[in-house]
Amino acid sequence: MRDAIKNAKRIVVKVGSSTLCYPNGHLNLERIEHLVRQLSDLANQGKEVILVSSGATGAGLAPLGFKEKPRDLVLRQASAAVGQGVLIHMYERLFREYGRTVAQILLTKEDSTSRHSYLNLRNTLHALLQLHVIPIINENDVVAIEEYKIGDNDTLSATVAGIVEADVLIILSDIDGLYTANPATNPEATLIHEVSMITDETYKIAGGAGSSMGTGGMYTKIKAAHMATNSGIHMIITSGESDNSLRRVCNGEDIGTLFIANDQGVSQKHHWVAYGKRLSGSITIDNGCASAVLDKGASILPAGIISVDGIFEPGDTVSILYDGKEIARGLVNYSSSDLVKIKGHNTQDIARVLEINTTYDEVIHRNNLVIIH
Ligand SMILES: Nc1ncnc2c1ncn2[C@@H]1O[C@H](COP(=O)(O)OP(=O)(O)O)[C@@H](O)[C@H]1O
Ligand SMILES: N[C@@H](CCC(=O)OP(=O)(O)O)C(=O)O
Repeated sequence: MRDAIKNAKRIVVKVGSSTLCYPNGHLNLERIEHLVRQLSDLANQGKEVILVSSGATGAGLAPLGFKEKPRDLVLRQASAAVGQGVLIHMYERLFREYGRTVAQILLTKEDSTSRHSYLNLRNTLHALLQLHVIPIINENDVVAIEEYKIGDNDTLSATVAGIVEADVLIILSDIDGLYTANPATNPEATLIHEVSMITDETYKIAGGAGSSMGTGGMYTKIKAAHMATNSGIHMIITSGESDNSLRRVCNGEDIGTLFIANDQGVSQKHHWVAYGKRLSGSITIDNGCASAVLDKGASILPAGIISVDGIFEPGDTVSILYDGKEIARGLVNYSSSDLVKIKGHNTQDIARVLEINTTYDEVIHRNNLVIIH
């Protein structure tokens, strides 16, 4: 499996704040230099490289005289505004030394939830790669309002990896991979080398951030691995603290934790349905409907629907729940108010119940349904 990583052509690398910044809010220049050198070397080998870099809030602390990340949202955003400039200036300078041009891309959640922006973003990223430019991506923390934030760059990096159909996503952290428990609190924890299937147990062993700089901890990294592997993309967590781990991973060495891609990864359109588009509500289905969907590749019909939550319109994305768990997401053909009326009915009753002539047989057609593994 590590050969697939060695042969990867398009690589998304995510690096966390704890790797890029000292706790006092100054840049860790040594690490940034190593990172830039390794990324430039990968580009020199003919690989396409995209960097998702955290660190804006952290890098703004020292210039503003803050001792730690401010609790106040506006001050955190001010810190990110200053720090993003500091970071990109340093990247631009160091990449230039290796003859590489970089592009800054700052994204908000809206950029992946609107189909139009999603496609524009994809086209721009592809154009940059063709021009041999290294895109450096971060969330636009300055304008992102808390409830509409992507919130963490692990999730952002998996979204980006899906958008550009990367071969591998590499997450560089302050730890060398996923452990059987949080090593910060459990010294007996051991490194897991490979994860072929992400289950509830995988989420249970993941704890929060290990430093004042980190945001999501291991939990958001597992979430990112889930998104990436579901999109047919391998993901690796490895240390950003050792000088050459990126090079070693890309040489196919068995370091870090490898999450193996699901070989039935979803298509571009389905990736957007599952992970890009905003969720507008949920539909709970019964046992018969769940096994038809999961085992036989069937569409969702009104007869199998038990309950409907949220307010949505035709074309919105909803979550499909069975036995308290999300099993799929899809584009719905009916509004929530119509669904409440037709749930549990046979398909031939839809027109009569809704008092309309033309109807869809399916609440969600199979082609618009993405199974969440
Ligand atoms: N099961 C686990 N295995 C490894 N690390 C874990 C685990 N659970 C929680 N962590 C914590 O997650 C931290 C990495 O996440 P985070 O602090 O957000 O860093 P980053 O800035 O690289 O995203 C580790 O330093 C560790 O303290
Ligand atoms: N966008 C934020 C970083 C968010 C984030 O996920 O941080 P981290 O856990 O360090 O990868 C910033 O640049 O400060």
